[in-house]
Formats: sequence, C-alpha cells, structure tokens
Amino acid sequence: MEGAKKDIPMIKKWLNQHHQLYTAATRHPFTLSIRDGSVQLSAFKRWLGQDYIFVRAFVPFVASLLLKAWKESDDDSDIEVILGGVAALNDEISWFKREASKWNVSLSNIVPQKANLEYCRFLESLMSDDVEYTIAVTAFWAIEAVYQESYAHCLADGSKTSEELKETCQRWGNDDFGRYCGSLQDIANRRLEKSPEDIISKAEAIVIRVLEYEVEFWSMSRGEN
Ligand SMILES: Cc1ncc(CO)c(N)n1
Repeated sequence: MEGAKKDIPMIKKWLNQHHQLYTAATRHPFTLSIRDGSVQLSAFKRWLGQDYIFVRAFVPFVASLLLKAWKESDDDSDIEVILGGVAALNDEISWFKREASKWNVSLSNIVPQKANLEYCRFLESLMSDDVEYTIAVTAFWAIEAVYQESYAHCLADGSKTSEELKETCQRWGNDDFGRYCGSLQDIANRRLEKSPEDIISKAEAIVIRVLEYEVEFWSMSRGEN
C-alpha cells in the first residue's frame, strides 16, 4: 500500500542501537543514588557547583542554536520551542544561585573539573557557523533529554528521593520539561528525515558523544574522575 509504511523516526532507531550507552547516561549510579536516597551530600554539592558552570556555558550554545534556527529552519515554531529552552535556562541560573546558598556552596570560586571543561569545549565547538542547524538541534535534544530522563526516574514509582532533593529532580523531571524534550525530539526527527546521509551520520556521532560526556559528568559528580 502506497504511503502506508511509516518509517521509524531516526532518534528512536539510535536509542535502540545505542541502548546501553543511553542507559549508562540516564541510569547512572549518581542519579540512581539520588533515587534510592543514598547519595553523598558532598557529591550532590559537587554536581551543583559544576552544573552551574556548565549551564552558564550552555547559554551561548543555545543562543547560537537560535541563530541557526532563524537562518536555516523551515518551520517558525522551532524558534518558539528553543526560546522556551532559553526561558528555562534563565530560571535555572536563578535556581542554582538559590540552591547553592541553601547548601552553602560558593559559586564564585568553583574550579571546573576536567570532564566539565571538556564538555564545555565540545559545546563551544558546536557553536561554530560550520555546524549545521540539524546537528546542533539534535545535540540540544540529547543534552536536555538525558537530564529529563535521569531526574524523572528519581521521582518515578519506587523512588526514595529525599524531600530536600525532590525540587532538583522536579526541575528537569517535571511533565512540562518532558513535553519540551518531546518537541525538541520532534524537531530533530523532522530535520533528520530530510537530511542527506552524511548529516545523519554526523548527527548520530554527536549524540553518542553527548551521551559519553553526560556519563563522565555524572561520574565526576561522584568524585570518580
Ligand atoms: C551536564 C548537563 N547536561 C544537561 C543539562 C540539562 O540542562 C545540564 N543542566 N547539565
């Protein structure tokens, strides 16, 4: 039957193919320890300070993505979805400051650790004009999706997350953030569907690197690297 066969979206294929790595990023011992209540306070504080640095570097990346969307997108609504991400980041930065003062973490003299520096350098490489919109928006989806999946799991059935950490998990694990990640995934899939093979394989490689950086970031938070 003509047109009856619906292709499987690209990201779904990748998540099946790279299931192990995706699980390593979204079910990491760090977030699993939040979920089972055993997380070390020192690890949580380390994550908090390091992620504040990451989020600050994330802002110019998202700004560059907005610019690419404006220049290259075939759909006006992409800009609105990404702008929603900017609004969330604005909120996140205020939240990090409040949360840091609650835990007595000083944000003014945090030394970025190796895994963080490398991840931030990778973000910076994606800001280049040479990186296509399709690649950058796919990376953006992957970065947001790991946090969404990881922290939603900390709130899901059977979790023993402590009351004081629930707000952190809510920040990325709430349903609105889930829908926003779904919209990013739809954008990425739509673009990938129309892309030539070389862009598709480049995007796949970038997703793999994002997942690897996320694993390293969680491990760093546990003091492991
Ligand atoms: C390391 C990292 N990845 C993803 C997000 C999601 O915003 C974040 N805040 N930090």
